[in-house]
Amino acid sequence: MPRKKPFSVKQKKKQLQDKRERKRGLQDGLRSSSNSRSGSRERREEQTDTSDGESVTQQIRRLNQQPSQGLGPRVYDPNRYRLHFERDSREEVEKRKRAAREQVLQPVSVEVLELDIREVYQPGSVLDFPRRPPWNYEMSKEQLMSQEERSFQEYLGKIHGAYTSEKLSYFEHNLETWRQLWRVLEMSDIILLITDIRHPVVNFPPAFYEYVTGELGLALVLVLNKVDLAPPALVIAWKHYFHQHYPQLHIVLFTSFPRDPRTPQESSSVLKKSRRRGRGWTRALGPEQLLRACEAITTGKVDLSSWREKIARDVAGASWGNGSGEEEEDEDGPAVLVEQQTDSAMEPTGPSRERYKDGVVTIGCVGFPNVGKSSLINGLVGRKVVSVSRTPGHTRYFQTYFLTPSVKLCDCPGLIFPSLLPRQLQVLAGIYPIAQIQEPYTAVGYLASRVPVQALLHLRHPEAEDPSAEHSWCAWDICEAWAEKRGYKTAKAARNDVYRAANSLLRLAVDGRLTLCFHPPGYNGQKGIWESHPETTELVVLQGRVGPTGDDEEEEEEEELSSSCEEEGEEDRDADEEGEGDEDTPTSVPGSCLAARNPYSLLGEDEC
Ligand SMILES: Nc1nc2c(ncn2[C@@H]2O[C@H](COP(=O)(O)OP(=O)(O)OP(=O)(O)O)[C@@H](O)[C@H]2O)c(=O)[nH]1
Repeated sequence: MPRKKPFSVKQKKKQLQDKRERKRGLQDGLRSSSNSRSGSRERREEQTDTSDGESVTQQIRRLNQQPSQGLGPRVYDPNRYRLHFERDSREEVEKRKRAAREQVLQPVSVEVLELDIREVYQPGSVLDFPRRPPWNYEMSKEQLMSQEERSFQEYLGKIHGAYTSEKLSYFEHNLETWRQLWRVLEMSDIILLITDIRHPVVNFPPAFYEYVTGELGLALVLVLNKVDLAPPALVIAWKHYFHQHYPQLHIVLFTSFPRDPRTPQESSSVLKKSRRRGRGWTRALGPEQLLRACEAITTGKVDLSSWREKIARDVAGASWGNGSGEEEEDEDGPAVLVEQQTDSAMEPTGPSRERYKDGVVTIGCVGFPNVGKSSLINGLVGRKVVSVSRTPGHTRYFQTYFLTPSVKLCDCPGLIFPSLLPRQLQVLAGIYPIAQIQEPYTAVGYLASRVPVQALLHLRHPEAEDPSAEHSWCAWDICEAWAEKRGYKTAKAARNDVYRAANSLLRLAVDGRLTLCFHPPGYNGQKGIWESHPETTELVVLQGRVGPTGDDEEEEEEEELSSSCEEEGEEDRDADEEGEGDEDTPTSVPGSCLAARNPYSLLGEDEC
């Protein structure tokens, strides 16, 4: 047998780069061919909706496979930890596509942006999350597992019996993911529920609040994360909303990427993407507030002085080393003890778990996909220990990290609780992986009725002879105009690739570059009060203090929207397979193994 030639990471990267360049070259060639237009209907039929392509459908189907049953413990099951959703029916998808082509978009009033949690979750309804059924030590592992499976099927049956699938949001149908939540809840002394400030009620299932604070009797910290993406007055309004309705919460404001809110954002920045390098993570805003919340909860039962010292060192920009400042932090930073969880860690612990065992507080980080759980952990540690991705469902297996010898952080995979949230909003909230969307156009329409996408991106209506004339837009027009502007063409016929354009627009929204923020009920009537609120002023000052400066290690670059998704997937793949640490890969997550691999990297460039 011929000897296998060694293939280094560098060679692999070079190979991928060449492949991308070849693709780009091909597309550039295709861009130059003209795209005839003759009448609106005909024109629309000419534009290619590549979502129908057989390969995409097959890939999507593959991603949605349910975990295979009956595999032995040693057999790797690539589907085991994936997000699993119900698929839309073909009729439903076609209906939505028609609406996207025909419905003229109208801007909605600001009051429509006020989001009431009762409409999303209907507290007290069957829209709950699955609980681990009662068990005892006499039960065998098999009995326990099959009992859990039965109970989970009943749970799903109740929800699907009560609501039609058009009404229900996409939610997690993979029991393995919920099992990880159970385990994290059993292990933790404090739970952090991390939410995205642009739509915190979307990420706040009231049933979870009741369960953690009531049944489990644990402290629940609500983290309003990504505060850099919302006006400070809105952040403070949300904070007060949660205080008022959920009095047992401890609330912390956080951002891993602070920016000075006084610096105006220009529309040209829509296409800029920031990357955080090196000690940029120590700039996170919120670790101090979180520490204070944990001090209030633990009331001296755990010695948190090492955490306080660490924050002081991070703020001073000193290395963790011996604190003397003599030892320079190397590129990868000091080691963080990571505990990779195994299958045996998924087994339930006894009912009377000791709180603050061995003088260590365990903090479980829970939340929907994409809310920034992994980034928050990096922000607390002060450097990259967890891989971050804008593709939801990136974290698939929980891991623990020792922040200091007495503080353990536990990162849980993103959880999608059932709700009545419109699916378009779910997509824009980054909950549903864009790569898996069968019909992205109505989500673009939803966005464009709330954010002036055409103006921000300087789009020219596809039928405009005179660009200054007023035109009515439908979602499809926006996608087509963006495809034209970015030169997204289909490989075979060189037509405008509207499917790809729609996906690209959705990614801009999920990343916060086209920002859509929702408001608490009554916000618009009281906006002035929130704007002059003392806490708002305090937040502005705080963000301005930690926001990036000219000599910051943050990097801005114009994003190559056409291929960024592919690159991200490839980097993830490299990281998992080769264990090489670079800016986008974890530096200290040994043996991340295939279970942590991002399944969406399976999709090709055009499908991202
Ligand atoms: N603007 C902004 N973006 C953030 C912040 N924190 C995270 N992000 C971005 O949000 C996306 C998701 O971040 P992750 O930290 O991977 O989120 P996660 O909750 O761990 O995601 P899953 O692995 O899907 O559960 C990435 O594109 C991050 O760059 C923040 O504070 N501000």
